[in-house]
Amino acid sequence: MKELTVDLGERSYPIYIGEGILDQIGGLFDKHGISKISPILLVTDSHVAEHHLAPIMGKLQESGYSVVSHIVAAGEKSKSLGVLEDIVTTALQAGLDRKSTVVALGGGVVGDLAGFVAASYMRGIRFVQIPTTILAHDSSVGGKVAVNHPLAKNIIGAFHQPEMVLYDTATLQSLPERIVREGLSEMIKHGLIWDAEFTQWMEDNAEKLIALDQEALQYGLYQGCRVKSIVVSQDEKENDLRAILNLGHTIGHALEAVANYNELHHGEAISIGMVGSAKLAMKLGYPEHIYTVTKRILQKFGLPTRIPAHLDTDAIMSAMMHDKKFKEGTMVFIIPTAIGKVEINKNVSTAWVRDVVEQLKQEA
Ligand SMILES: NC(=O)c1ccc[n+]([C@@H]2O[C@H](COP(=O)([O-])OP(=O)(O)OC[C@H]3O[C@@H](n4cnc5c(N)ncnc54)[C@H](O)[C@@H]3O)[C@@H](O)[C@H]2O)c1
Ligand SMILES: O=C(O)C(=O)C[C@@H](O)[C@H](O)[C@H](O)COP(=O)(O)O
Ligand SMILES: [Zn+2]
Repeated sequence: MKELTVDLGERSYPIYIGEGILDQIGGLFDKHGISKISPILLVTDSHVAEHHLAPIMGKLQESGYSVVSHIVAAGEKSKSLGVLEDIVTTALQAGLDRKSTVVALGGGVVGDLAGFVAASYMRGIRFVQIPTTILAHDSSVGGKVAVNHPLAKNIIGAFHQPEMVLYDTATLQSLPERIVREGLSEMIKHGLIWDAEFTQWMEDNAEKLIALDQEALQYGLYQGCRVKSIVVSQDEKENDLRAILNLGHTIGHALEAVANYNELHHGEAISIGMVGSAKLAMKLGYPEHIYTVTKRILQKFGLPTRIPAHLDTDAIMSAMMHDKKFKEGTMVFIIPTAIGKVEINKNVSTAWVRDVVEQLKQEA
């Protein structure tokens, strides 16, 4: 089992990564002082429940924990206030109190949603992340929890750090290939913002990663979590540096909202957004090879690099105005300045962004 620490003073926590580590869930919960008296609420989605819920419930019960589960419909649409209210109803009916823990078993949707339940229930209770997608190496670390509004992604949320992240890479074997690929998009992002060597390693190991080779997967997840932890440890609440984790997200989030949260998966939208950021970099005078390499890697992973032509440019532009980096009338973009390096740039004009959106609709 590999272990990393998200270093946040009294809110520090470990990320455990390994194949089969959920067999030790009872012991790990004991080690972290999860209450055996107050009920645990385990939130998951319909797909994950089918594959992974029963064994985890069984292990926790065997170890003396009292657990209730709440299963939401799989998919981004469950990140909503309506579903949040349903989960709180289950929590109240099950008698969760301030010593209870919420467990998020699933991908980023379940992690963000259950995390926001934990952040808001009785003004905040403990929670544990059990990520089951590759993308969730990103979402389970760092404490951003939220639900969506029809007009804007992640607009109702909080910062609420988990007690621990239990990443059992055996759970990833049941992932559909499209979800494997979209998850790798955020891993590529971690390379592009921080680590040129890791980016090259990903390109060289694309086939192994897509085939879910355990050794490659564990190394990739470890490196992705490492980058995320370093950044979050330096700027937990996104006052400055943490914004770099948003590479590709200003365009990406707008695409998800305009596509009604069902046509593009998050990692796919971010893939297109990262190509857009590389195009903006060229407009700012940075070398073309950043764009060429970014696009080449994303395409090697079978990720989309063009905006579906039917998505309306005006709607995309207006959705971008809800970006949380947009403050005091200034658009802020994360711009790659080299492979493995980015800057937080306030000098990108709306006209350039519109031009890039139009270009991305024609992209090969
Ligand atoms: N909080 C953060 O820092 C952060 C970071 C990145 C992304 N996100 C959010 O994460 C979400 C995307 O996460 P995601 O891509 O994991 O999506 P997801 O949670 O919807 O999972 C994708 C699909 O895979 C299925 N699935 C999950 N695990 C499975 C498994 N082991 N076997 C079979 N099927 C499985 C799910 O049911 C779903 O259909 C977005 O809402 C995004 O905004 C948050
Ligand atoms: O953790 C962060 O910070 C990120 O930006 C990670 C992103 O991959 C993630 O999609 C995050 O939810 C976006 O945050 P938001 O503040 O733009 O909603
Ligand atoms: Zn993201």
